[in-house]
Amino acid sequence: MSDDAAASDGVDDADSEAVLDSLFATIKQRQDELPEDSYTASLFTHEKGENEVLEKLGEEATEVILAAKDDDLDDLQYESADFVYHLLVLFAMKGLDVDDLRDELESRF
Ligand SMILES: N=c1c2ncn([C@@H]3O[C@H](COP(=O)(O)OP(=O)(O)OP(=O)(O)O)[C@@H](O)[C@H]3O)c2ncn1[C@@H]1O[C@H](COP(=O)(O)O)[C@@H](O)[C@H]1O
Repeated sequence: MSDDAAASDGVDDADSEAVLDSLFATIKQRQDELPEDSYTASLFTHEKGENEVLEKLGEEATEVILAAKDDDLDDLQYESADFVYHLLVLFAMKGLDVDDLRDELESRF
């Protein structure tokens, strides 16, 4: 999504440090508004619901592992982003927030 598109959706422009917040805000917006042309919204309306997202997480985790085993760093980066995106969709489905993930990580410092 371009910055212009994010802004027009009511999501603030994100600097690199705020990208997870911006992505999570967009996911929550898709969950609330369910636009027809949105893959994210389709995950919230899919008949398999949460299981669809859990399957995706399994697939993406496998792809992350295969990319790492192949030392394919471009693919590792790409598949990791797919995994993190689907993890944030799962957080939204479960009523968790990206701040909960941040808090958990910070508690381990
Ligand atoms: N970050 C993502 C994002 N990451 C992954 N995906 C989708 O997740 C799906 C992944 O499925 P697959 O692994 O099967 O990938 P594939 O490309 O179809 O197939 P492979 O070649 O990987 O096997 C693809 O449809 C991707 O487009 C994402 N879809 C949306 N977003 C972001 O979510 C926000 C809302 O976007 P909409 O969903 O368009 O509303 C925007 O900020 C988007 O950038």
